[in-house]
Amino acid sequence: MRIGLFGYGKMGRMIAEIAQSRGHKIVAKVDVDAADIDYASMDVAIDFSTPDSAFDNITGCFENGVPVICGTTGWLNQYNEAVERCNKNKSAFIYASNFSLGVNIFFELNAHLAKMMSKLEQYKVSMEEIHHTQKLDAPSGTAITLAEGIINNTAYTEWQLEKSGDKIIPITSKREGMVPGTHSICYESNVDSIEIKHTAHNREGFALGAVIAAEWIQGKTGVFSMKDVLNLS
Ligand SMILES: NC(=O)C1=CN([C@@H]2O[C@H](COP(=O)(O)OP(=O)(O)OC[C@H]3O[C@@H](n4cnc5c(N)ncnc54)[C@H](O)[C@@H]3O)[C@@H](O)[C@H]2O)C=CC1
Ligand SMILES: O=C(O)C1=N[C@H](C(=O)O)C[C@H](O)C1
Repeated sequence: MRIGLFGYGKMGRMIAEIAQSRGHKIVAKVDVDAADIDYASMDVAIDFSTPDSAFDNITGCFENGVPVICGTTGWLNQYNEAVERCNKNKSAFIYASNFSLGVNIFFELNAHLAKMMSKLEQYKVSMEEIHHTQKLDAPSGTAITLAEGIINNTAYTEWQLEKSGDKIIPITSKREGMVPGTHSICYESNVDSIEIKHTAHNREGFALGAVIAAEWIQGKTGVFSMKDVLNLS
């Protein structure tokens, strides 16, 4: 597979390493201020860039017939428009806030736990995410997906950073050192608490998941998710 990387930072470099180890070729590294982009050389684009640049990178690929795997977070106010552009150009697209197998299992666990806890009014939920100090967005994309998993299965209606309320899921975002990504969800009552937690030890799981998604999307048209790729639930 010939891969074009959009964003050649921490994730772009890790993806290049893993893709090459699986026999793929990196044909383009498109980073800030890229000049001519040779879309024709790419079977697929993998975007791990910035919240401000992801949408233009993605839609540029759709317009040039290149399917896209996107892991960039913090641009989702434009997600629906990206989906429209993908469909209009008969292209293919996967966005995931987190490509790791472990977190995708954690998403399922979170939804299942939320369903059970929805019947127990004595428990209040809260969430914490911890990432490295270079991270641009807060809360993390993964925390937002987890909050959506709770909202879809309980009476909670929204999430807020550092703000609680009857129907609000409070999210605390911490930025510390080099932390690759830690997410925990806590249900607290007067007598006990139940906590689930995912800790990434490095970035390999995210990068491998993105490459697997790129392999999976070959020859497909439409908008998919990691649930489709991993055949979960
Ligand atoms: N979905 C997932 O599994 C994961 C998502 N992420 C997300 O991926 C994104 C990138 O993360 P990192 O690699 O850690 O960040 P990074 O800051 O190390 O790399 C981002 C790169 O994008 C480049 N860039 C800036 N403008 C650009 C443009 N117009 N076109 C292309 N590239 C441009 C920057 O120069 C930089 O090299 C973030 O949004 C992060 O939240 C990170 C890890 C896992
Ligand atoms: O910026 C990061 O590093 C990460 N971003 C993603 C997110 O916002 O959830 C995924 C992972 O947690 C690492």
